[in-house]
Amino acid sequence: MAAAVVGTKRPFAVMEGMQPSQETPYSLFRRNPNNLTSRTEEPYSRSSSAPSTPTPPLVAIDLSRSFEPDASLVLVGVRGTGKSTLAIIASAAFQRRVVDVDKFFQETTGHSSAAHRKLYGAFEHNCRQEEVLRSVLDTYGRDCIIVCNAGSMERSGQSLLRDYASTHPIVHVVRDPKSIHAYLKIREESKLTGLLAISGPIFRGCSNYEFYNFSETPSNHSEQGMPSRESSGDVVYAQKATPPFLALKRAERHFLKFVALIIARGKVPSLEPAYPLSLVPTELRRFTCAIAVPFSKLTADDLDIEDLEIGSDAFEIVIDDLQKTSLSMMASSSAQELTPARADQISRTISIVRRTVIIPIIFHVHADSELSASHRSTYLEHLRHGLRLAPEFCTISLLLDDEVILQILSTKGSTKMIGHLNTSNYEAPEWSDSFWTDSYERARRLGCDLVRFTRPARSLDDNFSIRILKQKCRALAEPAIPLIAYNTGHLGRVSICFNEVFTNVTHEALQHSSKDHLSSPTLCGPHITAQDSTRALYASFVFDPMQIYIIGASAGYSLSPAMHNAAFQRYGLPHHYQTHQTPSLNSLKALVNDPNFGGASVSLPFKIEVISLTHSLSRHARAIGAVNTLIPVRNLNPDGSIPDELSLFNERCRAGPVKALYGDNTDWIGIRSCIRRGLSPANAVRPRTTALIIGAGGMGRAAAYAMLHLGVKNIVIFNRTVANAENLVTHFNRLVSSSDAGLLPSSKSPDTRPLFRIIKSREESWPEDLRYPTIVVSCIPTHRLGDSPAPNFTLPSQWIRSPTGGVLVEIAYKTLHTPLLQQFRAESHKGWVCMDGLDLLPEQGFAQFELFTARRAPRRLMREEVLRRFTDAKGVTDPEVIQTRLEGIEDQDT
Ligand SMILES: O=C1C[C@@](O)(C(=O)O)C[C@@H](O)[C@@H]1O
Repeated sequence: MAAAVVGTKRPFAVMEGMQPSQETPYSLFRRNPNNLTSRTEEPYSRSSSAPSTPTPPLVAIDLSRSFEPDASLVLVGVRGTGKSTLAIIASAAFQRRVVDVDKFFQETTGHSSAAHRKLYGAFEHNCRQEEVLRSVLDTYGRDCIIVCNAGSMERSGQSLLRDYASTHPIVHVVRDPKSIHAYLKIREESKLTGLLAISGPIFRGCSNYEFYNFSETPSNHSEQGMPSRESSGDVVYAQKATPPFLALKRAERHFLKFVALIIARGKVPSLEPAYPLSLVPTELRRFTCAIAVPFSKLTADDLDIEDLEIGSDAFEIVIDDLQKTSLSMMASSSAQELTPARADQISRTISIVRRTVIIPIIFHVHADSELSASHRSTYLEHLRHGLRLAPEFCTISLLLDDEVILQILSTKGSTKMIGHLNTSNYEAPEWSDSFWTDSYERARRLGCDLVRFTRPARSLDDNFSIRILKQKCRALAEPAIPLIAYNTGHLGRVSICFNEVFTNVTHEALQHSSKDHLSSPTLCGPHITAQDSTRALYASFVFDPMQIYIIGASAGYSLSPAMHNAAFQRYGLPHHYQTHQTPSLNSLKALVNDPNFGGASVSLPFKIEVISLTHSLSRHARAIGAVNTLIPVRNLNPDGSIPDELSLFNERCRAGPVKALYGDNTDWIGIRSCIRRGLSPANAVRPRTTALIIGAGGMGRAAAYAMLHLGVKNIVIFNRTVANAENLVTHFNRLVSSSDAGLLPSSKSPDTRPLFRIIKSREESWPEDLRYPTIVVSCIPTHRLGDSPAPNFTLPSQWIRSPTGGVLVEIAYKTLHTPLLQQFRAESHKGWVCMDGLDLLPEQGFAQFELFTARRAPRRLMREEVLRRFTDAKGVTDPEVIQTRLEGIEDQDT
């Protein structure tokens, strides 16, 4: 029995001169559940093969990761990694001051660092450096972004920073050597390589986080605003690749996403996610999937990460080559170490995934099922490094002893930890064995946020006995933590389908390795795709097919049916989305009476009228005063009220009588996303940023609400009927001052309250006390409506004088050849970016898809479908334009 258990671990044991264990981890665990392992390792201990350094790095022992929300953020790293740019980006987003230690040094001493060293010698220089660093850290401990170069990193500087890291986030900024080289212009590249090899461990030794600043390739940043097609003098829905001033956009979103993970949530409303599913903890939703992607594949293959993400709720990066790493480390006599190059590679990979996907990342280091001594140290180093990258979730092996687990958990920061036990052998106890409940209880006691158990299935019955374990765990003392439990191997697929949280799935592109797994049932690994899992859940009646509609007076032209149906098909969802064109809302009742009614998109002119048919509204719909999405409610609370959003999500796609209708609004989310996508970092929202809304109907209100969420403080309304503009302003003034709004935290103080202004006529000049608008949203019709002709609307040129341009969002998409779009396209050389209705429709549609299905939307596919289905006035589509537009999408809102 032991031979089967020891498996791949034996060579290590032999190499270390250890006696192969005669016991299984389970028997060891039973005897002494708190002491399976005993040593605590030191990460980043210096490599014997690493180049020597005059100032040896301090060893980073589990630096803290919990801070006051206003604690200053420190960026450290060699020059050329982009720290100053990132600091400016963060400073604009968080309204924090940037303090550059080098500049501070120059201001206080009157010399640059290099000149000072030359004049006064190394010793005096180092003392001065330390003094300056200490003074900066002491003085600017709150609400600042501190930039710190290698100059301040002598040993004393390192220990100052390390102490600081117990109360402040210190981010080591890393970048690919080529970009650093291009920036620093060092003649000999080998000198840079040497510098990076020396400085990497030093910076890692005194920082608690790491950000890999991915260099954006300028290849797709072609000229913006150049119409891609001309047809008899008309511009055909031209949209361009990313303009140069948006080149930093992706870096901006990526960095802010990272910073938002490491500092307290809720501090900066404009950085808060808006999509409905982002607001409920993923691990509390039911029947979620996690695509498991081996690190070795991510680094070796050219994988389409956005495609891998489709259908999954989390992206699991599986460090699958630890054994290989351990072996090579042992061979190079630097065993138990994470080399700087390997650490860089992991940071880079996580960065690539994070900047592409919208779902949370799970960092999983795959250990052999016993976590053998030689393996354990490498395992821990990888785990500690993973936590530096702030993944949303991270697994920790429950084979470690309590002391080590507690130590790691105390440094988890915002990462949710999954206590993990996996086994690839048949000797693992039955699910009914108290081993599993004890392990669950222990993980919970130690502070894990979730637990994950896997074991190979010996028979089909094993799939069903998991229910017993789940029931037992649920009956244990509160608070229960989510349990992920399933069988692996060919026979375990049933339990994989019915596991409720983060079911590991695979993808066609990774299929090769999963087939290997299938042929070797002792190996664990996902065997089904997200689509397989979805199909199985519908085929076994856990979920039901739904009928979903778009309801509107002229809904016939809508591209929503094509967009949603394409997404359903890709996911393996049996739903059907159809058009319901109607002059009145009277026919809605009949649709809702169908037990398979799955919800509806509401189009013009019903977005306000439909409120009277709802029983409850989301806070957004309430604040805006308009509804564009209806959701059926089938289970009411015992007191008759509507359940919370999590419960609503967990009852989606189950047929039955509809007891109530819940109304939401996703238009504001779409508008917010378009503004964010089109706004260059130079135009990032600041206190004096001004926005202009044209129109004062339901969409105008959604635009105003989106702007308030983005932190815009000056909002100007222009509407043909001034009384409607006044109504809008009255509505929002009431909203921002009312204490129960609970939407815009910063608006409570009158000094920072947003200011609404009305411009009554095109002839008026732009108000002198306001900046020119950098955000313009046009919410007026662009085509003939009944007897009203299409308004031939353009903005007076005296209003569009922003020196840095801005973003124009035009909400309609029936025609894209509008005078306003043409006017702004002609201004693109001045920094104006146009977002039209074909950008907006999918953005608001992603949120509707989430509301209808409780799944993240396949964004690229939906965008593609909308672009493919759209035809211009001549009924033509252009694949080249579609491709250019898709490639131009740099920014993903969450
Ligand atoms: O405004 C729009 C666009 C839409 O009407 C369509 O055309 O599909 C669908 C609505 O839900 C959304 O609010």
